[in-house]
Amino acid sequence: MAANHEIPSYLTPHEIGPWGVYLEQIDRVTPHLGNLSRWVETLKRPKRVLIVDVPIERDDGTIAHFEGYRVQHNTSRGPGKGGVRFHQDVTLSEVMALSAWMTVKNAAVNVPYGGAKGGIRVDPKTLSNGELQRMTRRYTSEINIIIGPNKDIPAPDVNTNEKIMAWMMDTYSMNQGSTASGVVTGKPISLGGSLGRHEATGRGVFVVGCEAAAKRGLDIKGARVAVQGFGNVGGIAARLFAEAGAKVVAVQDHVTTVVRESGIDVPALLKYVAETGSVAGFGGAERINDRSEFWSVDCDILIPAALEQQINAANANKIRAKIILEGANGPTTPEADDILHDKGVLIVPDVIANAGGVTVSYFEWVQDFSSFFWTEDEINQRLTRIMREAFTAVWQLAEEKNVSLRTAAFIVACTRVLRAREMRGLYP
Ligand SMILES: NC(=O)C1=CN([C@@H]2O[C@H](COP(=O)(O)OP(=O)(O)OC[C@H]3O[C@@H](n4cnc5c(N)ncnc54)[C@H](O)[C@@H]3O)[C@@H](O)[C@H]2O)C=CC1
Ligand SMILES: O=C(O)CCC(=O)C(=O)O
Repeated sequence: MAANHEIPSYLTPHEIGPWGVYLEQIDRVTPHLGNLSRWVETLKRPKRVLIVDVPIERDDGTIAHFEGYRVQHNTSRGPGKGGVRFHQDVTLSEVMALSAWMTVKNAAVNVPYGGAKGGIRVDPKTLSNGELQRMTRRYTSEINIIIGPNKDIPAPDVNTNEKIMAWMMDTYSMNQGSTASGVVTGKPISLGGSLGRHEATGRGVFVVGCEAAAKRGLDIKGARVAVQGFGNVGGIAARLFAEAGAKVVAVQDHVTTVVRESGIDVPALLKYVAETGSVAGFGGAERINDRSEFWSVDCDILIPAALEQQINAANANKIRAKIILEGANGPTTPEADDILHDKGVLIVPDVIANAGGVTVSYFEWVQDFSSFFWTEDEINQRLTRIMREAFTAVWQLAEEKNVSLRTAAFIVACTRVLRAREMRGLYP
């Protein structure tokens, strides 16, 4: 993959990883971009890449260093926007790809942002609360030079949450000398966070899931759902599907896979995970030892909501679902896309399916600027409308051009980004 691409010199070929997946997706959309394709190279190069050293003093007095990143992939349509991930496997390639998918996602649902993403290569479970706070604050200070309410606005992603966003907002504000609530979204409600943001990504997955199910003649009531990743996105999507009458028959997290043919009690599992940190040991389901068996679970809807490249050439053939809703970013490789397409599986791509989070982040940012806050009903209604409209536009284009929903979403988004790029011109 990506063998014919010019790889930035700061990535060695063996590190190409998720960035290679993204480049392949851009190759697939390029023939559909008409005259704008002369600008396509813009999408293959992140605008700005910042690598930072994040030193902290551990509780035992030793000094630890972590590698952090903030990548602004594109700002043609507005400030950079995208989450921050704390995970032991974070790489520059991954953060570059995640930032690029933010560019595409923000344009696909037409929120006025470019794309950015950040991360630290760290297993946050190995840090005390004090160490986590010191690391978050140091990282924020290091990336302070490129973030800001009008420049680049971080948000939560894997292993980050409202608490981390509060520390980031406070650190940035201390460095500025005044409270700047609009510098991050996904904050606690009492610090300018938005009602509905915590649930927004999972809710968006559910909304487009209902649209996709209707297109395929599948009744959500009684539908069998399997979810990989039971955190913010997967947990809330599972809850909403269960509330709508679906049966959640399998859940996999970073530790364990659990199944129950008659349907898992999702509220009980959410409570258990909140208390213990994992689905491991949950009494209300059966555990399967071979993790790879998760992919062959008999289900109608599969929701990957964990990490990238989980659905790949090695397991795509095993998948029995009719519909895949990409809660995660980049969960499906291009090879797997092709295999699943041949099997007739409908994939609602990440750049539409999980766009609910950034959509409500946009609402949060707007509310912070105006210091006027909306009700949860207003937020959910606006979110639902944007998600449905984006899904419908992409569905119609996919039918018209006889392409996958992913390629259709990329056509809509890349056209918006490159048109903006062209209109802005190049000369300083
Ligand atoms: N939080 C948000 O608003 C958004 C998140 N996303 C994407 O959704 C995905 C999940 O993010 P969050 O739910 O926020 O993270 P989270 O940290 O709340 O939850 C992550 C979940 O994935 C599981 N997991 C981690 N590694 C795994 C593995 N190897 N196999 C199976 N499960 C594994 C964890 O156990 C946990 O249940 C990521 O791809 C993220 O980029 C996308 C849009 C917005
Ligand atoms: O809410 C946001 O700004 C971005 C969330 C995010 O990181 C994502 O959509 O992948």
